[in-house]
Amino acid sequence: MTPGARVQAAIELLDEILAGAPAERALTGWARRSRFAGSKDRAAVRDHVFQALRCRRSYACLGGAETGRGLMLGALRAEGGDPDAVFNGQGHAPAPLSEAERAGGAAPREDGERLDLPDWMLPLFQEALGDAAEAAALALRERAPVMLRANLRMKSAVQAIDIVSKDGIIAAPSTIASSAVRVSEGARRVAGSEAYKRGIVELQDGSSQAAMEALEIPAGARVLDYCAGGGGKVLALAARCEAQWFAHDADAARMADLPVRAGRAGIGVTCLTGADVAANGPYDLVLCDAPCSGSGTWRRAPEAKWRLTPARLAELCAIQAEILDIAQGLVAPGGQLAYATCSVFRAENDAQSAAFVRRHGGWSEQLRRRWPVGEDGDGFYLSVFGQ
Ligand SMILES: C[S@@+](CC[C@H](N)C(=O)[O-])C[C@H]1O[C@@H](n2cnc3c(N)ncnc32)[C@H](O)[C@@H]1O
Repeated sequence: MTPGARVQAAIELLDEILAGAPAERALTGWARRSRFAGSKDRAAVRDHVFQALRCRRSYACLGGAETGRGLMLGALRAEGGDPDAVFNGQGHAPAPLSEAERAGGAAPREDGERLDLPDWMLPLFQEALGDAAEAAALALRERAPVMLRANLRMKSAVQAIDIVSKDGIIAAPSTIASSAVRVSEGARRVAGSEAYKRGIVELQDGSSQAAMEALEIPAGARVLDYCAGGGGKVLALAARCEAQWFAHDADAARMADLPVRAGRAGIGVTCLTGADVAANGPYDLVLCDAPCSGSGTWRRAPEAKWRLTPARLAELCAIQAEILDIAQGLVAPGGQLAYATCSVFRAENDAQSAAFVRRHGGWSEQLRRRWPVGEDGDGFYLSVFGQ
């Protein structure tokens, strides 16, 4: 595909996404329909789409319209490219610019436009992050780093880097966590690499790795990952120490891949559903990696930034409180409860922790840490409560 044809494909996909289609589904459907597109074309189109979604508001200003065409025109103007070289109607390139398009578009002026945030969210960023709010919002406009977790049961980060290099993946250790490795080249080869297939590395954000390293696990403890999903957190914990590992998720289907991933990593995890969670308890540590807005991870999932509403945020906060209320009842006397989100919002983090302690007098907060949206990690929050 020519550069222009890739931009036209991104325009059509963005129109689908703006009309409500989930980005991943739209991209998969396009790839199936577009047999002519090679892997480099697919990657380039995906990059266009995700970058336009990260910067949807500012690109709409620059391009003069919140449409696929407006966003891609805005993207070209933001990059300082020559729009006429791409919008030239040749082959499968976008049609030439109209006079109105040529004259339209303006630099983003309002804070929400400049920072690519919905207006209602600006105060939430400021309330939670103060002087760091702007830097966080700007970081969410950039591509996320590709981070690997070295499975420390098998290899150190440095050894893992050497092994992945044989598959053409260039990576370096990160200071964010002892297991963390930052990929600079060959990210798309990770899933097919020997190191990945043998469980030596997993894809995992650096802040998640750091948060799991911050949890102290007594030898032989019984540990429950209560919101396990695909099991990223329990696998990170289990790579560090010997304990009995249990996983649960309200949506059991989300744990479907966990046994395979655990097997690859040489780790035994018991997946539990329904009444079995309490029947197998109590646990020395219950981790609640709760469902949240994901506001710390929006550079990876940028559509979520525009789809979140105040009502949904309130709903998520209520779910988080309910999860904590249930999970505390599963902790053994003297045990710990850990609460984590990949959000930066106070309502989901500090306020949620404080409200939990107010509701449950026997618990006190022993540790609170947060990770900013940074070079090697997403925004992440961790509270640990003890009795
Ligand atoms: C942030 S994700 C977990 C990610 C996972 N820990 C990982 O590292 O890949 C939150 C998970 O909580 C689950 N969940 C939602 N409501 C729940 C509830 N009431 N009880 C337990 N799990 C719940 C969701 O199905 C989702 O998989």
